[in-house]
Amino acid sequence: MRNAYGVESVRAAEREVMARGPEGALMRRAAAGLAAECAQLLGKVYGARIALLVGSGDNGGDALYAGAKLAGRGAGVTAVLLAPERTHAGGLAALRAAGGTVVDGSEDRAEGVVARARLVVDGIVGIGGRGGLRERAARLVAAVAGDALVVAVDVPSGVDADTGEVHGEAVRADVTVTFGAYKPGLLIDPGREYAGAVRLVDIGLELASGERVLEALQYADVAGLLPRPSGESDKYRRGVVGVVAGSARYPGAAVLCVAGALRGGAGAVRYVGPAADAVIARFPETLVSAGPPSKAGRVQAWVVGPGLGDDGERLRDVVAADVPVLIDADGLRLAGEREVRARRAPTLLTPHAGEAAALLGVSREEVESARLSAVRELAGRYGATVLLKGSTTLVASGEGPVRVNPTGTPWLATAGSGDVLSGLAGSLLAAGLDARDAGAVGAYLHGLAARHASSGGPVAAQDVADAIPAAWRDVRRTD
Ligand SMILES: NC(=O)C1=CN([C@@H]2O[C@H](COP(=O)(O)OP(=O)(O)OC[C@H]3O[C@@H](n4cnc5c(N)ncnc54)[C@H](O)[C@@H]3O)[C@@H](O)[C@H]2O)[C@@H](O)CC1
Ligand SMILES: [K+]
Repeated sequence: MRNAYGVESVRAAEREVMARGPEGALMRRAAAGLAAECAQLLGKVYGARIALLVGSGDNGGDALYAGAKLAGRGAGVTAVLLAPERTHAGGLAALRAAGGTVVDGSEDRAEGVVARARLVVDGIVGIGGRGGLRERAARLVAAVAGDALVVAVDVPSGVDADTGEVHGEAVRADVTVTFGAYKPGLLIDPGREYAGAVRLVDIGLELASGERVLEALQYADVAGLLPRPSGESDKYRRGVVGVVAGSARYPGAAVLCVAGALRGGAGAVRYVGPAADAVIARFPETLVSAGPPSKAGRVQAWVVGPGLGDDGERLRDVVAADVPVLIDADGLRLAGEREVRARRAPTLLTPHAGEAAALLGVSREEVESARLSAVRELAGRYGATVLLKGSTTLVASGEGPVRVNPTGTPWLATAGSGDVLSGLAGSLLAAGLDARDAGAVGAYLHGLAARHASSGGPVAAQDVADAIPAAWRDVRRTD
């Protein structure tokens, strides 16, 4: 599991280490890790032109000490000071002693220094930052050459470390070297995109795992959660997932949802609705019926919503069931907050940003710029588990850390891919996973399947469904 911790927890852990250890030890460790990463990126340190953007806090101190190390190895290092009178004194002295030079960020030549650098180190602000870059910092960042390497210290300046929100301008890094623990803002868009590749440097902080606010499943975690049929499993014991989706006019959503459900580990898929002919033509193994879902026979979980149109009756019938229910697409519009809250069995809602925005009564942009608060807010309002789809898919329940999916790919933004995900996650629910696990494992496999299917090119939703077994095998191999 990859865990991320909030700024308050990191600061508390830092205080504990500082109380025990010698003054400045943490910053030296951080700077050593940062310098090593910069050296590796550069390949050849000797003679390399490096600019440090140095703010008023300890983030600038890290940059200065790392700069001193690189200057000691023959790099030409210049520190550009954004708050000269409040610069970290020890770091500045170390840089000067190692042969580095210093310019005031308000001098005209500062932009030229930045523009000529092969590597730019962003030590403007770290976890103490508030809001976007201020004007002078933004101007200097804009001067960075297109082919220069940008390394952010701890977090890209301008990115909120706790949430990934970006209010105004922020540094776009190739690599972010973060200290002691991952911060949520490095794993959630838009912050994640600004961070580039994230490298974690161990500086000896001890963080209690109970304090994590965000977690990302890794291969081994997913492998441990995948349902495994035993020798005695028959199709009913493995779970039956019911799919209520599609319409006679738009059967595609039903077909794609069933395609996902068939690959999700349940023993059988029951389709209920008017697109039965299309479903059977494509997947003859599906059990189909046309009446109301409550009369269709026993299932261990329902998926309702993709392509459902305005069929509120079937939606209500499913929501009244006493088994886990996944609600997606049109179902989200039709399901009332009160009905969902009143359910006793688990509910998993799977909106994309637009659908989440409609449920929250805000704009899509607001959801996309503050994904963490949006997913938490929805989970709270509906008393349900919520999977917010997008460039970084998040899964939140009322309690426990939010899960962030690490396997997404932009190619997944394709028509019908959400229908495949809802079938897949619903199937995992039927196989016995709880709503959080079903959502997170479903998103993980779905992203991995898309990568398999795509190999760098466009994919269709059906390709994603077809690649799920390969993704599943991939994960299993690490078992
Ligand atoms: N907490 C830890 O465990 C460790 C922290 N270290 C470093 O220390 C950093 C935190 O240091 P600080 O607490 O001094 O805080 P920062 O260096 O992140 O920044 C705080 C300063 O920036 C100013 N500021 C806030 N927002 C600004 C903005 N948008 N534009 C310009 N200035 C702004 C504040 O007024 C304050 O003076 C970490 O990010 C990390 O780089 C490391 O040295 C080692 C360990
Ligand atoms: K920074």
